[in-house]
Amino acid sequence: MPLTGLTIGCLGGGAMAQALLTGLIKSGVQTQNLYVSDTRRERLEFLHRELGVHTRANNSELVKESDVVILAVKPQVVEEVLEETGALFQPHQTLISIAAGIAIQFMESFLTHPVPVIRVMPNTPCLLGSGASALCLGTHAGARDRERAMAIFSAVGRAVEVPEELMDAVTGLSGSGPAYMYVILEALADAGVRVGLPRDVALLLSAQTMLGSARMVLETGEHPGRLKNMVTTPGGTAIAGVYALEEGGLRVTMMRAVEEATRRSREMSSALK
Ligand SMILES: NC(=O)C1=CN([C@@H]2O[C@H](COP(=O)(O)OP(=O)(O)OC[C@H]3O[C@@H](n4cnc5c(N)ncnc54)[C@H](OP(=O)(O)O)[C@@H]3O)[C@@H](O)[C@H]2O)C=CC1
Ligand SMILES: O=C(O)[C@@H]1CCC=N1
Repeated sequence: MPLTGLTIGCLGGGAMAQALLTGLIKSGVQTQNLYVSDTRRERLEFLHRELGVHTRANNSELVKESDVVILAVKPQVVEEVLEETGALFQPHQTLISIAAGIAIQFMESFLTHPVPVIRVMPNTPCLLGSGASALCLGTHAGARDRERAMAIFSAVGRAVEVPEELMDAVTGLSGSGPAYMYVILEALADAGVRVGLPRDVALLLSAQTMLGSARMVLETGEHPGRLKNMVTTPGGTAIAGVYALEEGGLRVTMMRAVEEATRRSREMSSALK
């Protein structure tokens, strides 16, 4: 579905709204169709200045003017915002929430009309069109709403549909994942500095290595184990490094990270039930 002519409003103009709006503009969506509301005036001024999108200090106005409303406030604020705007949403609109740990049923309980709701978990690389998003459909969401959401999140990266019970796991993996990758990148650059590389060279080599390796997985379709085998010359350097990673328990640490973030997402969800 082309996004041409569809009015998209971000309710909440923080880090993730900025990433989505920037990605949408980069993908060709016209700024005249993009709106954002926020309680902080300086934030709205910044987003208008940097991106050229329309701004609204009033959430209700934004809801009335948008075909698609992307709820992009902190999870703790969702209840307050839906109490304020829940009666305004109409069935021709699509309410998309990106709030971590907020169940569809919870949001639907604030809506007066049978409004299509879609829950999405994107991530910050949407800013560059390299996001990873998973979405699931609410009670009144149909093909039109799925297409709208798929078009928006495919315009800023890759998007998949999953059952709602997997959304906490998605939040733990790809929603929170960029944070893990930045920690790994910083550590890899530190490691380069430790073995004698200048800081800027070490960071560039680390980041480009992560990018290239991820592209190899996505674009060749090869299993990562096979791609790893292509790097590890028998008795060579790479297998010596992999040995140290295994000794340090990298795989278990990664599983623990995703498990903890998933647990936290579930905890946030149950706190609001
Ligand atoms: N950051 C990420 O990587 C990802 C975040 N998410 C989800 O996206 C949502 C937003 O996250 P993020 O952008 O990081 O958070 P931010 O805190 O950066 O953005 C939220 C914005 O909403 C504003 N706000 C607060 N109350 C209201 C209100 N009543 N009406 C309108 N705006 C309001 C906040 O202002 P103030 O700062 O003054 O409170 C802030 O500018 C969260 O629910 C999060 O779970 C999902 C995927 C990834
Ligand atoms: O940390 C958080 O709660 C948000 C949700 C996923 C990524 N950032």
